Amino acid sequence: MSDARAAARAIDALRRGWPIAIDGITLLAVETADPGRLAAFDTEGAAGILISSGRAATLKLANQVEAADPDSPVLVERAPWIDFPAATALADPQLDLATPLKGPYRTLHLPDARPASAALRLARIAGLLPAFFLGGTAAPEVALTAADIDAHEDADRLAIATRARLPVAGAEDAEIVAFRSPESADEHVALLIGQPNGAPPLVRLHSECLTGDVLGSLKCDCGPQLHAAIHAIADSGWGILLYLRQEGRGIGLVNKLRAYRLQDQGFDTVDANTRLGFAIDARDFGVAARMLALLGQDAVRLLTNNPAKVAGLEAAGIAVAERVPHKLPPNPHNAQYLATKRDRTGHQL
Ligand SMILES: Nc1nc2c(ncn2[C@@H]2O[C@H](COP(=O)(O)OP(=O)(O)OP(=O)(O)O)[C@@H](O)[C@H]2O)c(=O)[nH]1
Ligand SMILES: [Zn+2]
Repeated sequence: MSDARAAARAIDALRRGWPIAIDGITLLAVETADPGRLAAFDTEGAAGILISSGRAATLKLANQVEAADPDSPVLVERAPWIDFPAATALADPQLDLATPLKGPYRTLHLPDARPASAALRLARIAGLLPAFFLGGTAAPEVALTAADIDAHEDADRLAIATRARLPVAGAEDAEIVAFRSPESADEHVALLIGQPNGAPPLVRLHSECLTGDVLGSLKCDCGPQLHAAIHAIADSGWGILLYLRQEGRGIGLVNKLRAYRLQDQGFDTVDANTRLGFAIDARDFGVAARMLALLGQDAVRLLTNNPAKVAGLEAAGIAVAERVPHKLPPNPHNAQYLATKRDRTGHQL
């Protein structure tokens, strides 16, 4: 039996800098470690460092080139000179330009990639850099399995928590519905606008963007897209805005801001994610499909320029009767970002 609570405890442990074990492999997150914690974790000084193949490719490590998936794990041998600061430089691309890397690094064969992959995934869910000290001798704070992480992320666990009337600017006839799953901290919401009329609703999947939605960032198009979606749905008579807590395309606020820092150094949004060690888009649109199903909808007209959203919904059993473009005028700060979406992530712009 998988145990989603074990995954929730492990997320908490990682953020506090405590060791965990996944399927028997002990791990300490590099981001929340310090020299003392590392010494306590790794009393024999032999642990390796686990990073993703995207990060390994950035560091030009050997034997990672064949990995097509930037999320797949790579184990770096802990050479004697790799002390805590050197491990941090391996994990954190913000230091790449300031700290020319020493090397050479040697990669080790990972006999079983599944727990290592699960660890990288758990780091992303915890909002941490995907990098671990692996194989220490310390007793773990929490022991879990890769299946426990799957259970924690299972969209079928989402349920409606409550609902209420919520008039908003642009749509006075609206109702908010909140969703929760038992162990996850994410609280997704849907805004139901207008009254069902028998036709598939006009639906927008909006991924959380604190900088764009709340602060009015000009680096992306999220804020204007959010407000334009509410107006478009209201004008269409009936539809649903899903506000998904998938900040930074699923990597979390702090990691997105790290990506922004890399963008300040000249990398685009795709390369910044890869240098950090994440997939280009880490979102799971199964959550959106589950929310629509709980709202009684199995077919939608989808407001998006992103074919991956159409594919993600359809794969999860929601028919997309029509894709409705959702394009807004660029500004001088986001023109390059939009060009990257068009040229590198398949957005139809
Ligand atoms: N990792 C990362 N996330 C970003 C960046 N800029 C915006 N985001 C996030 O991207 C999400 C919005 O997704 P987009 O890819 O811009 O657009 P989309 O929603 O996939 O596509 P459309 O439906 O066509 O708008 C939000 O969660 C933002 O926080 C960035 O540079 N890096
Ligand atoms: Zn944004």
